Amino acid sequence: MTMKPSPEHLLRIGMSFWNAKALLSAVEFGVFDALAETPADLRTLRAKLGLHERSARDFFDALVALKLLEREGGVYRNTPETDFFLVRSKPSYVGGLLEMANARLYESWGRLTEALKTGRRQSENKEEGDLFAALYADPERLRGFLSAMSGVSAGAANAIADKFPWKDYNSFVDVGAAQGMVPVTLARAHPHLVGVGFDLPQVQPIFDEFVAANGLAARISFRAGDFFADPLPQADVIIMGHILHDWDLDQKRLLLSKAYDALPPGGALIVYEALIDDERRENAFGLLMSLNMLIETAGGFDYTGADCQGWMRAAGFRETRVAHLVGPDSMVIGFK
Ligand SMILES: C[S@@+](CC[C@H](N)C(=O)[O-])C[C@H]1O[C@@H](n2cnc3c(N)ncnc32)[C@H](O)[C@@H]1O
Repeated sequence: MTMKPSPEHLLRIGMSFWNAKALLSAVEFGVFDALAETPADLRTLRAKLGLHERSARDFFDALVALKLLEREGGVYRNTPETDFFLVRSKPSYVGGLLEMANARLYESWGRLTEALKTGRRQSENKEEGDLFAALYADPERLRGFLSAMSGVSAGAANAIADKFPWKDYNSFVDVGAAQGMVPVTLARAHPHLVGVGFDLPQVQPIFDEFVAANGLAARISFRAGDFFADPLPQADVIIMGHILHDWDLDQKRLLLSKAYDALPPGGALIVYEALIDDERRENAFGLLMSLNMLIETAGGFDYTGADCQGWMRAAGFRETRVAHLVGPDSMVIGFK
C-alpha cells in the first residue's frame, strides 16, 4: 500500500513562527510572572497585563493549546515547566534567551534571505563588523545578552559539572564567561574548585553581581581582557562555551592555540557548543545556530566535533574526545 503524502510536516515547519512569536510575546508581557503571583481569570489577567480585549482570550487559549498554560474553570495558571523556567524572579529562569530572541533575533532573522545572498550579518549596526561592539554600546542590550547566555548555557553547565573528571583538577578559567552561569554551576557542584571568568571589561559588574547573588565571590573572580589582544589567564582547565562559533576559522585557530599556551602539561580545554553531527544531517539546532552566526557575526560559523578535534590536534593537543552534554549540546575536550 502506498502512503498518501501529507503536507503536515511542511506546514508545521513553515508556520512555526506563529508558535514562537506567541511564546516570545507571552514572555515580553510577563504572562508567566503574573500567573506565578496568582492564577487568574481572563478579565483579571487581561487587565493586569494591559492587553486589548479583542484577542486576549484567543492569545491565552492559544498558550493553553501550546501547553504553555493550563486553564481550569476559566482560571489560567502556569504549567509546572513554565512556572519553573519562565518566571523572572526564580533562579531557574531561562527566559533571557527568549527575551533576546524577541527583542533582536526575530527581526534580524526576517532578513535571512538577504544574509544568504550577501554573506553579510543582519543584526543591529549591520555595518559594524563586531557583534560585541554593537551589542555592548547599549547597557540594556548588554545586560539582556549576558542574561540570555545564562539561558543558553544552564543545561550544558550542569552536564559539564557531571561529565568532566573535576576531581583531578583544581582551577578553571571560563573564557568569555558572560554572566557567569558556567563558573557558578561548577563551583557549586565541586567545592574544591576555584575559578576565573574572563571577559571584556564591560561585563564585570554583571558578572560580579551574579556571582555574589549565588554566594560564590570567595571562589570565583573576574579577569577583564580581550582574548585576541591579551594572553589567556592560566588554569588547570580552560572552558570556551559558544565562543569559537562567533569567529572565522583563523580566529578559531588563534583562540585554540592561546588556550594551549595557557594550560600546564596535563591541563584540559573544554569547548562546548551545539556541535553539528559529523554527517551534518541530524542536529538541526546546531545547523540553524550556524545560520544564526551568519545573521549575527562577520565570519562566525558552527562546526562538527571532528572539525574541532582536527583544529585542537593542529594546535598541539595530544588527545581529544567528544562527549554529549544535553539536548543539542556537546563538548570537545583536548588534553595538553
Ligand atoms: C556567545 S557569548 C558566550 C557566553 C558563555 N560562554 C556561554 O556559553 O553562555 C560570547 C562571550 O564572549 C565574550 N567576548 C567577545 N569578544 C571578546 C573578547 N575579544 N575578549 C573577551 N571576551 C569576549 C562576550 O562578552 C560574551 O560574553
